[in-house]
Amino acid sequence: MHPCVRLPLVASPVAFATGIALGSFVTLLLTHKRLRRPPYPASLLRLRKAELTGSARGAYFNAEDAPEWLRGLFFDPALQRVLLREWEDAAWRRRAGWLGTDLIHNPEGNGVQVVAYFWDAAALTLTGVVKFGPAAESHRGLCHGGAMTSLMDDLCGHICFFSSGTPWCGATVQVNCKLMKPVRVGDVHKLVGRIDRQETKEKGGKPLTKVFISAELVGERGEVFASLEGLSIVPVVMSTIDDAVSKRSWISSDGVLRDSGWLL
Ligand SMILES: CCCCCCCC(=O)SCCNC(=O)CCNC(=O)[C@H](O)C(C)(C)COP(=O)(O)OP(=O)(O)OC[C@H]1O[C@@H](n2cnc3c(N)ncnc32)[C@H](O)[C@@H]1OP(=O)(O)O
Repeated sequence: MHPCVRLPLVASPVAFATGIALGSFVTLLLTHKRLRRPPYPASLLRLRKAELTGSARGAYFNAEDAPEWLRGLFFDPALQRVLLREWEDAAWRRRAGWLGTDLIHNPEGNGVQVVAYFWDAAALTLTGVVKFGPAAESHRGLCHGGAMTSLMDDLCGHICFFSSGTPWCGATVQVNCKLMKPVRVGDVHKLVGRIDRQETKEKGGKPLTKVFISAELVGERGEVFASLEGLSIVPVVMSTIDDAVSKRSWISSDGVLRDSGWLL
C-alpha cells in the first residue's frame, strides 16, 4: 500500500489520543478556574481562618489584598475573622430578602468599605480594615465626614451583635463622632472599637442592655482620623420579617465567626 494511504490509519489513534489529552486539559483548566472564582460560599463554610489568605479561596477580601501593615490581623490567633453571608454572597442576600447592597459591606462598592472585620471576644474589641473609595468624596480628593460617621455606626451596631449572641439583635442609637483629620480618597485605614461598659436593666419584664462603645479610625503611623463615643441597645427587633434568617446565631470555629445563614 502507498504510504499516503496508510498515514490516516496511523494518524487517527494519535490524533484521537491528542484530542482526549487536550480536552481533559481544557476541562481541568475550566474546572480549576471555576473553583478558584470568588466568592465561593461553600468553601467559606469550611475554611479555617489561616486558609482565608487569597481571593482564590476565601472571602472577597483576604490577607493578600491588604496593605502590609494590616496583614497581621489575618493571622493573629486572638482574632476571629467575621464572615456574614449577606456581605459575601450577593445571590443569597437577594434570596434572603435584602433589597440592595450594604452601605459599608458591599464587595462591589467604591465608597467607604469595611472589607474585613476581626472580633476579639476576650478583649471585646472589633477591628476593621477600611477602604475609602471615590464615591466617598466631598472636598476635592478628600472624603465626606458622613463616610466616617457611617463607618462608626456600622461598628457600633456590629460590636454589640458579636458580643450579644446573635446577628442583627440590636440597634445603634447614638453615634457621636469626632472628625479629626481629613481622609483622602484611596486611603486604607484601621478601625478599632471596643465595648467600654454595659448596663442591663428590666424593661417590660425583659432585660435590656445599653452597650457603651468607643472607637478610633487610625492610619499606618498611628494618626487618629476620627473617634467615636457610641451607644447600642440589645435586644431590639428592628426587622418586621420573622423567618429563619432573622433567627440566625453565630458559629465560632477555626478562627472564624460565621452566621448560621451559611447553613440555610
Ligand atoms: C444595627 C446594624 C449595624 C450595622 C449598621 C448600623 C445601623 C444600625 O445600628 S440600625 C439602624 C440605625 N438605628 C436606628 O434606626 C435606630 C432608631 N431607633 C429606634 O428605632 C428606637 O429608638 C429603638 C427601637 C432602637 C429603641 O426604642 P425603644 O424600644 O422604645 O427603646 P426606649 O425605651 O426608647 O429606650 C431604651 C433605653 O435606651 C435609651 N435610648 C434609646 N435611644 C437612645 C438614644 N438615641 N440615645 C441615648 N439613649 C437612648 C433610652 O433612654 C432607654 O434607656 P433608659 O430606660 O435608661 O431611659
